[in-house]
Amino acid sequence: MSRTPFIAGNWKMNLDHAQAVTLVQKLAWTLDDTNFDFDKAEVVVFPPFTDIRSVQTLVEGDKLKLAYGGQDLSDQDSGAYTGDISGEFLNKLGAKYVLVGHSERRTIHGESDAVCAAKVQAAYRNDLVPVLCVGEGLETREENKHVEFTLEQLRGSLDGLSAEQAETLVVAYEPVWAIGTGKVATSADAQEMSAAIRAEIEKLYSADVAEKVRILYGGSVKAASAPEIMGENDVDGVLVGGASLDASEFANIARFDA
Ligand SMILES: O=C[C@H](O)COP(=O)(O)O
Repeated sequence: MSRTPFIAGNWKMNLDHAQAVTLVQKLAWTLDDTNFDFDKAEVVVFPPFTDIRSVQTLVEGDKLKLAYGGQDLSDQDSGAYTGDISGEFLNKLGAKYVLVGHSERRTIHGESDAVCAAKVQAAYRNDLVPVLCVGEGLETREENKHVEFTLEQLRGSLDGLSAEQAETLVVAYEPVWAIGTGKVATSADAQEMSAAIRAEIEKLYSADVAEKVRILYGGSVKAASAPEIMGENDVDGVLVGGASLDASEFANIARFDA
């Protein structure tokens, strides 16, 4: 595979800053113990905002090869937006990536595709790579409209994105019905949607851009299911929720090809 696999752990609203340090240390030791080759896969954690400074201190102090990012960002860079976090702040803390449009943001906080598109732009303005999340709910899947629904979300959330920006984009396909439920989409489901997303990106930009974009699958991924999912042609990584809170389970997911 020419695209570097991307193994992402989204901690959601779990772990305070002290627990974050413990988890990152354990993750780094576990990967080191197994001589994990960081050139073969990128391992990225997405802690809550209040943990990021502690994670940065540890990663920089111990020269860890782990990357980290924010779980969300404002579409604005500064100003009277109480409670929001700017991409500038994340960048200043050494964050490399930021999740945009996670289904929990889209459903709980009502984020529309237009809001996600503005956040994608805010990420690029601040030298952060967005990990744009898309995916359908159970009803849409049962109506067999999951591909058209997800591609519409993708187009809406990429509105205004240039080809140059798109080259570094990461997209995460997360069927909402498989998140935190223990129901994993089959690897064939993950491949079907990842191929459709790649084809859509080719239509919107070019074959060259589509070849570079990394596409992740997310939804109840565990160490046992990761190898089969990662074996699919168009799946370049996984976005892991619950299982990323356990250092050895997450390390084993990162070692999917061991
Ligand atoms: O961001 C991660 C996804 O929402 C998946 O979460 P999960 O692995 O707990 O199902």
